Amino acid sequence: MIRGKGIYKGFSNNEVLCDLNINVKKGSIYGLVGENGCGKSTLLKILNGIYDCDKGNVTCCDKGIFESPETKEKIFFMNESVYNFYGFSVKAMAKFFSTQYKTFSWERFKELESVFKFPSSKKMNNLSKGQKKQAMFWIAFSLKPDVMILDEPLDGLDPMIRKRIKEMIINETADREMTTIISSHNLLELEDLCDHIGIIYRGKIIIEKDLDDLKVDMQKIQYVSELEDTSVFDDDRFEVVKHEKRGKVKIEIVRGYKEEIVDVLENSRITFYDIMPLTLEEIFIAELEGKEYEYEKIMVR
Ligand SMILES: Nc1ncnc2c1ncn2[C@@H]1O[C@H](COP(=O)(O)OP(=O)(O)OP(=O)(O)O)[C@@H](O)[C@H]1O
Repeated sequence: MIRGKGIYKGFSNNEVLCDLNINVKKGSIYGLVGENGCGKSTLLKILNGIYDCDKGNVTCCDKGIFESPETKEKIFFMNESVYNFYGFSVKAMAKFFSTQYKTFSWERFKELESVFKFPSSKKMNNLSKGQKKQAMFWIAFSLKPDVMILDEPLDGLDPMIRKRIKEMIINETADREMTTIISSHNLLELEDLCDHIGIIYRGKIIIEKDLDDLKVDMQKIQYVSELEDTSVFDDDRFEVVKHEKRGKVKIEIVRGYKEEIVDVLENSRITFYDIMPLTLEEIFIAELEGKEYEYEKIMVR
């Protein structure tokens, strides 16, 4: 659905994105993660056609985005610019967006009054920070876009409305195959919502995978072993990406397939083991710490 190939983007002498590739499938909910300043917002602005890239190719349904107003009309983008609609009431904002998007539905806007519990006559500057974001979601769900691009959208919203908005995204995905790209630092939240994850590091997407596949080749294990300091996975077939010791218990995150790992555990002198679920946060930290380590090794040579 949305494809970016060989994207380069910089500001003055600061090269932010460098030969970045991204592939977002129709009907998926794609979580974009990465450290502060790694270029998530810049990429989202390129995918929405606000920025053109310096080099590379970005398409939505095989049509260029930056140069195509019809393609831009399929995409709704939400970031902190909600604060630009200062003197507008929610209804006036809806009127503005209804002129920009043919798909805008006033019927849907009316239905959503029961979700967003403030009148549409309220002016944006009289709403709280969280309510301003809610007003933008009210508009977003009324205009039924093919693609929603959301830059840290759930921060500052209360738990009830966050849950409701996540349900609405999931329903729109199931009902009409809406595609969503969402950036956030709240990995727990993304884990609940997304089916695909892209990790940006040093200008590139270093990992782009189905969330379940991301967990297939990495395992978290706790075990009690007679070996004092060495890991039972001290073997070329595996990479121990995290090692922690609590008394006699070792907790390790190991890159490798579950069957091979169980085989090692079953055939080692250990008194107990347990394979535990990995969180997205643990995978993210393990992958990025590994990359930092590789990078430092290159830099000190
Ligand atoms: N309009 C701009 N002019 C100059 N530099 C910019 C501009 N926008 C972004 N940058 C720079 O590009 C880099 C990436 O910024 P970006 O906002 O895309 O990162 P981010 O991953 O979204 O960060 P965060 O997680 O902190 O929100 C930063 O070094 C930032 O200073």
